Order: sequence, then structure tokens, then C-alpha cells
Amino acid sequence: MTQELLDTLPALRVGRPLVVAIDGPSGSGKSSVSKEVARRLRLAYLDTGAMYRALTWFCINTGIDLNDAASVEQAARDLVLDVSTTPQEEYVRVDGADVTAAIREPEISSAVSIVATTLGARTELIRRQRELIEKHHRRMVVEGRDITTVVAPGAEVRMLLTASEEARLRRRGIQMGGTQNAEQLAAQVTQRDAKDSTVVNFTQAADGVVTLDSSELDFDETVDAALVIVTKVLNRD
Ligand SMILES: Nc1ncnc2c1ncn2[C@@H]1O[C@H](COP(=O)(O)OP(=O)(O)O)[C@@H](O)[C@H]1O
Ligand SMILES: Nc1ccn([C@H]2C[C@H](O)[C@@H](COP(=O)(O)OP(=O)(O)O)O2)c(=O)n1
Repeated sequence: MTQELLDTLPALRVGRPLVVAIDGPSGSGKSSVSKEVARRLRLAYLDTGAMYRALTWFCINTGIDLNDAASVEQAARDLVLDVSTTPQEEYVRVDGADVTAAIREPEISSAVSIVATTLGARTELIRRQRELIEKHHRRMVVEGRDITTVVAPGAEVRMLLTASEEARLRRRGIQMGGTQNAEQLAAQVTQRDAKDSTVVNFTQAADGVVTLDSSELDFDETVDAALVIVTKVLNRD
């Protein structure tokens, strides 16, 4: 999709709200595709998964028992979090410390579901996510697991990005530089999704949510298909 064509869309005019909500399982391409979509549409960008990861990092590093729901919930309220909201730069800071790389470590990937399934912690992070969307005048691509259904069900565009399990495991394996064996990858992708699915549904599209299956598409084709969905949905309204 050419930039010229995108730039002529009336719905993209500065000042109009345009929230693009993208959900999907691990390794489906949410972060990378959403970031590029935000760049092309000149919108802000929020990776909500990074917030769950940052809270997990904070709990582990302050010795909070992840299985103690009340403590995790309190930690969510205490967390001093600064997360980037543009697709041009990526940073996550907790109490001013840069944890951008640390929150991607396998130790965090393995533990994050315990935090993400603590409902009180979700309530607090969802509140912060909505606040960030408002702060950016509702002009933002927001990606995660419950954006289309819970965080921003009123988003102008709602998409479920999927890919076969095989494609998702392969992509994550390449992304981790071949450092993880099949068992470790399954723990970080398939088993994590199974646990996360107990509190949010990101495997089936809710009413009004458009599914984009990227199994047979490469990265550029997926971005293009996502932009086609955005323009179609906006032209329909
Ligand atoms: N359509 C695609 N085809 C091939 N690789 C992809 C595609 N989409 C994303 N990727 C790559 O797969 C990896 C996982 O993508 P990522 O955006 O981190 O997924 P998620 O945020 O859903 O976990 C990244 O290295 C990314 O560049
Ligand atoms: N809106 C969200 C975003 C992420 N989560 C949870 C589920 C995931 O296990 C973790 C980390 O999310 P993240 O998007 O970083 O995960 P992947 O990039 O798919 O590995 O947070 C969530 O429950 N709700």
C-alpha cells in the first residue's frame, strides 16, 4: 500500500481519533507489525505486553512472591513505569532504570503469565493503558491480548493477528537467535498462551474484529494486509 494512498485517507487527518487495536497470540507478529503500521499511519504505538513484562521484572527484582495475588496487585499500583509510546524508539523504564532488554529474557517470559493472570494487577495496568491512549488523543496503535475486547472495544479498527503454531514457534526461534531448544520455545510460546488464555480470549475474533492470518505471509505482506484492513474498515464507516 503506497504512502500517498494512505495519506489521502480522510480518517487519517490529524485531530481525528484513530485507535487501531491489535490482539493475537505469542509470535504472531503483533509487536513488529503493529509498530510498522503505526509508523506508516503516523500514530503513537503502545506495546501492552511490555507493561506486563515490566511488572513481572519489578516483582522478581523486589522479591515479591508472584503467587501472592494481593502483593502482585499492590506492586502493580506501586510500579513507577515509563514505557515508550512512539514506533521510532523503544524503551521501558522501571523507577528510572532501563529494563528494555531485561524484560525480554526467558526468565521473564516464563514468569509473566502468573502476573498477567492476576486479575487485580490487570485492572491497574488496563487503567494505565487507557490513560495513555487518552493522553495521545486516541491516535494510537495498541497491541496485546485484550485490546479489541477490554482495553479499547470502541477502537476505530480492531484486528486479531494470528499465525499457525508452527509459524509462531519458528519465528520466535529465529528471533531468539537459535539459543532456545524446542522445549524452551514451547514453554515460552505455546504453554504461555495456554495459561494466558484462561483470563483473556485472543484465539477467536470477537464481533466486529477482523482476523488476519499471517501464516503464509512474510513480514512486509503482513504489514500491507493490515494496512488494507485499516483502510477498508475506515472507508466503510
Ligand atoms: N509475517 C511474518 N513473517 C515472518 N516473520 C515475522 C512475521 N511477522 C513477524 N515476524 C517476526 O517474528 C518474530 C516475532 O514477532 P513479534 O512481533 O515479536 O510477535 P509477537 O509480538 O506477536 O509476539 C519477530 O522476529 C518478527 O520480526
Ligand atoms: N494486553 C495484554 C498484553 C500482554 N499480556 C500478557 C500475556 C503475555 O504472556 C505477556 C507478555 O506479552 P507480550 O506481548 O510481550 O508477549 P509476546 O510478545 O507475545 O511474547 O503479557 C496480557 O495478558 N494482556
